Amino acid sequence: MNRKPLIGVPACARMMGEHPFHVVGDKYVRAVSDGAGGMPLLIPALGTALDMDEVAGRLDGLLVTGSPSNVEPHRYGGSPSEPGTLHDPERDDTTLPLIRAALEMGVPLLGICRGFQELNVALGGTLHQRVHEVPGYANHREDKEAPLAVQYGPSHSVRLTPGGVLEKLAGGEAAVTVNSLHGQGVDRLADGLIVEAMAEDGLVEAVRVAGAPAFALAVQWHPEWRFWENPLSAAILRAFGSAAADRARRRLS
Ligand SMILES: N[C@@H](CCC(=O)NCCCC(=O)O)C(=O)O
Repeated sequence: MNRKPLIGVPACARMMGEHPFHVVGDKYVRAVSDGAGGMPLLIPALGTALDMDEVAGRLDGLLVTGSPSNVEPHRYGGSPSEPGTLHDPERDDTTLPLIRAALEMGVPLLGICRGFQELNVALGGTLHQRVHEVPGYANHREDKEAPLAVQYGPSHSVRLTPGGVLEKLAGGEAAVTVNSLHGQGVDRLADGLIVEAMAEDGLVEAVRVAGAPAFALAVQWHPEWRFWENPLSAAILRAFGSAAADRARRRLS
């Protein structure tokens, strides 16, 4: 039987009324099912209640999504956030160790936006908390008043690292235009991460994990958004799904 690879998608902790929920955006679920050809498995933000080696050991892939919340600054030695900043400690407690466990086991990994930032923090890197306030960097945030199609529409160009994974997936293109919905960004790049794309202002926009035995890529933009309309987005998800399928075949053989 040709089983679909099981791809974990960690949830965000979110209050709905007076009740706590674990939530994942629909576009990420469909990116896994339709873009990567996987079976999405939503992973609750239970943090240390989960044995991350046990969770990672059951996965064929791990997709770490975007989220409006910010990684808590104390996770990377950053200064306290501005009052009113949205955090999600339950998610941080889940994704940061799970990313490390997945990489240790060679589970294919795709990080998107917050997931890109979490990969950097999980491996010891740091973040700019308000990129737009750092001299030399542009404003990478979306206009929250604009329609979603505009928020997730083309925003700025990124240069692809020659010889990198993204350049190959982009058919040899030297640069592509991406969407941009983030106020935070990579400050100190973690050891073991290789830059795969950079914005015109020099902000790191994509990385891969050096020496990873399987697909291990993270991007600051949103390839899950209407991926079927964007050849690079579709190629990223296909490559991730193919790596997950390879692991499934090995794991179940
Ligand atoms: N909060 C972080 C990460 C931003 C992010 O992931 N935005 C997307 C949220 C909505 C979605 O999942 O599409 C930052 O501000 O840098």
